[in-house]
Amino acid sequence: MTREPVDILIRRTDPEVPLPSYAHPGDAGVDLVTTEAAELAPGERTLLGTGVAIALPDGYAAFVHPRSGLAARCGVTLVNAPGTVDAGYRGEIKVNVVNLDPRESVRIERFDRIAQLVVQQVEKARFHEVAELPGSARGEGGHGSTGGHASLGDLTAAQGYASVVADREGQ
Ligand SMILES: O=c1ccn([C@H]2C[C@H](O)[C@@H](COP(=O)(O)OP(=O)(O)OP(=O)(O)O)O2)c(=O)[nH]1
Repeated sequence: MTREPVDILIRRTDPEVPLPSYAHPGDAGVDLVTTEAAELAPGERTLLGTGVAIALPDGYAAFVHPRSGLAARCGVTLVNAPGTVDAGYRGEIKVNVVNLDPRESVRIERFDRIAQLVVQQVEKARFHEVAELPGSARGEGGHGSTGGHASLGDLTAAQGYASVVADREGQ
């Protein structure tokens, strides 16, 4: 079943920025561009403007996600992925990019597509404090409880590198 798109008011804080649009009918995100050029040394990060501000309806949020092509080609991702744009936020959407490539600097030009925005409905929760939570199959197990990650520290020290073998064995 196809749902009607949600209408979102958008204001360009930079009049030359293209309006975001879905590249393909099934896409989850619209690309965001940067209004500023930047050069990032390995490990360097910077906050870039996108030239757009939106007014999301109540009950929605938008999430700023990395672009996989940029990550695979240049090692560029987002420090706070995914960034959360609250329904009440009216400022320019900003993107906190980081160059994770260990050797190469990355040059970003004005209007390069640096991230994508995914609009989603979000639930509002009401929290009820209890002394005991109801039981579940997982219980309190987490952080590698299904894959032997408890010994990862020892393995790393012995081999000089981290391995996912312990995780594979747990599958
Ligand atoms: O990648 C992002 C993440 C956030 N924001 C904007 C929209 C969001 O509504 C606001 C606040 O974000 P968040 O709540 O994540 O930041 P905070 O550090 O908790 O700040 P605050 O104390 O203002 O909530 O900043 C962006 O423009 N880009």
